[in-house]
Amino acid sequence: MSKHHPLLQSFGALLVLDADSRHIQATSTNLEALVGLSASSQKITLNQLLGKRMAQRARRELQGQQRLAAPLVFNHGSDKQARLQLRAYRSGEHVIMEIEPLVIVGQRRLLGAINEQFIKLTEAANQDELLTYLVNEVRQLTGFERVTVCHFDPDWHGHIVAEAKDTQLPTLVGQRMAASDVPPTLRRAYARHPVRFIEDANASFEQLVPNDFPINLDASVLRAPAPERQCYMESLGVRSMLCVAMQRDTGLWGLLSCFSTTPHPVPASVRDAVHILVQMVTERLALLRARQEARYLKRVQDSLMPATSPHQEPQSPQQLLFNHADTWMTMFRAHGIALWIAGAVYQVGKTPTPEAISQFVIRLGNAHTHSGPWCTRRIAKEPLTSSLAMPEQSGVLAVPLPMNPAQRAWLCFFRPEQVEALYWSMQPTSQVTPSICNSPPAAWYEEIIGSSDAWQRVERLAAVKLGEDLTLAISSYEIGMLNMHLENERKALAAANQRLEQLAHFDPLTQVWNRYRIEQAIDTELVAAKRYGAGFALLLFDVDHFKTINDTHGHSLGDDVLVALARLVESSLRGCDYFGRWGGEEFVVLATHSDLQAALGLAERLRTLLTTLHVEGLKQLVTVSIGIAVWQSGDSCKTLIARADQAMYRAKREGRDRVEIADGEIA
Ligand SMILES: Nc1nc2c(ncn2[C@@H]2O[C@H](COP(=O)(O)OP(=O)(O)OP(=O)(O)O)[C@@H](O)[C@H]2O)c(=O)[nH]1
Repeated sequence: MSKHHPLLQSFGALLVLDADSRHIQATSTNLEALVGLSASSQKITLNQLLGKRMAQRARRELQGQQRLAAPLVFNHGSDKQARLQLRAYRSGEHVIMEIEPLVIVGQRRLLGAINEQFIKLTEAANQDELLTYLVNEVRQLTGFERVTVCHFDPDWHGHIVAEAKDTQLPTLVGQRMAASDVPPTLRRAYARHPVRFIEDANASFEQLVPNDFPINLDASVLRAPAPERQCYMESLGVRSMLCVAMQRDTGLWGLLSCFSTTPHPVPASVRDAVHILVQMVTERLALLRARQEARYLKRVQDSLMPATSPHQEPQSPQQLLFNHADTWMTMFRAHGIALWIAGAVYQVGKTPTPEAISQFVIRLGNAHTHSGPWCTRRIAKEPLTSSLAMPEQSGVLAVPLPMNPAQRAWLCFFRPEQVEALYWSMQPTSQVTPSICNSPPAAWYEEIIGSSDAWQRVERLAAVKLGEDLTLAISSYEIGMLNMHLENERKALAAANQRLEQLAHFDPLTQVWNRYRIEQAIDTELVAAKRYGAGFALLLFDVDHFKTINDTHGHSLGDDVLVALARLVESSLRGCDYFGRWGGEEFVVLATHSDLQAALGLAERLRTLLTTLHVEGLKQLVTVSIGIAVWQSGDSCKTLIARADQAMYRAKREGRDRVEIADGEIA
């Protein structure tokens, strides 16, 4: 509810009616001039004003509706020559009707222009082309001296991004409008009523009669500019202005503004056409933006693709950062990147010290518990970062990596200070002196310091996605490391087992079976012999005078003799015979499927063979004494060995270098 008596522009007349649109309760002072009726007349009815049929139609179409779907056109005057159009909407308990003379600008031309523009719009490949089409077409439709598009940044400063103008006017493209030019109240008003038209800011305005009638005229196209708006227009040297809000789902994206230094009538149909065009462009802009963002997101995601591929060797967090940092710095317009994982800091480019980064993420961890990104473009002013030593940094974007819920990891992008040189719009400068500007404001150029480039929504989104992918890559590396560790452990275990097996079954000096293993083999043969009657023989032999060899040539050469003997015997045996060291200089041959004759043959062959043994440095002949025991039913390992041992000692006693058969076994 306006506190002041509402003032109205005079390009149309305004009526306030009751909720049923039956009784006119207030009118603008120019109603008489427009439709030839006395404004002071409280007796006038809607029927008289519109004619009975039109009044009924207006009432019918408004029933249950907030506003008339489309303007109604009617003839008026004694000769019915005056053609007027009527718009109506509800304001609280009242109905407001606005009547404007119908100016025929050619409906077809307007529709044609919009159609044509629509085709051009769909052809526009980028924002610049799109907005250039818009301002040119709007200027052609309206005839304003200057048409601009101003885009708002996150701080609500405006930036002139497109313009169509009279050739003699200097350009304003690239200049700024202070956020105060479009204060929050005005922004909210644009959200509700996207079109604002002021035909002449200096005109004398109409009043409502009675002027104390309580009514909110915010939605009226006729409402006069507020005094501060008038001052603003005056400071710009502007008398007429048409502004259309460019609303996006995220809020007010920008403003299409048309200016004229002289009063500039714009018929309602043209204003509508401009509004439609602006809506079409805004939607198209959203589409272009969405495509651009999708491409950007894909590029960011693809940047880590090889590292997340299963065919790629997993890289450590440090390698991942070093390999991709250049690409990411370009994509995120950052001059440094840090990766903080469980207290370890990896850095590339210009970043704060590891200590400052650690302090920062610890504070973040406490203050910022949700999983989204955190950013600032003013490190020095932000409470969370202001006391941290972060020289050379103005902006930081930190993304938590969903690695370990107990201790989050962070990916941080750092941006330097970006001194912004701002040329404020409509300000006179030596180079830029718009002719529609009269009064010179004090400051026209400004440098914004202490802040970095803003972190765009899509950049924050991309950083989160990158964080997720990076987490995957790091996890796959950690799993790889764990697997490698397990594999090494497994190999070490297998090697240890092999060593144990070797120790358990083999003699460490000669590498032939040890006593334990040969006993196992004898036991196996005993079982087979018992079950299938497959006889076998045991040859136990001992090196003759081995002590002399040791004493004469040393223990080491004695060892060499034992090893050489083992190799020679091993190489001369059948694949089905077993051979092992019984202990000291005693050896056992287990001859499977052998009777006494075969065992004797083998023993003689071995005895003779061993006399040929050659060992470097050994001057004497190596001979062995061999005892033979052939399996007999009821034998155990012990009895068999004992018989062979007894035979071997007989061979020793009988003079050595000979073969003896155990007692009771006849050759
Ligand atoms: N170099 C070396 N000597 C060993 C090894 N095991 C046992 N000996 C030695 O072999 C010798 C065996 O000596 P004796 O038992 O007296 O028998 P011998 O000298 O061979 O005489 P006869 O068997 O009666 O012909 C001892 O001196 C042992 O120390 C070994 O692994 N390496």
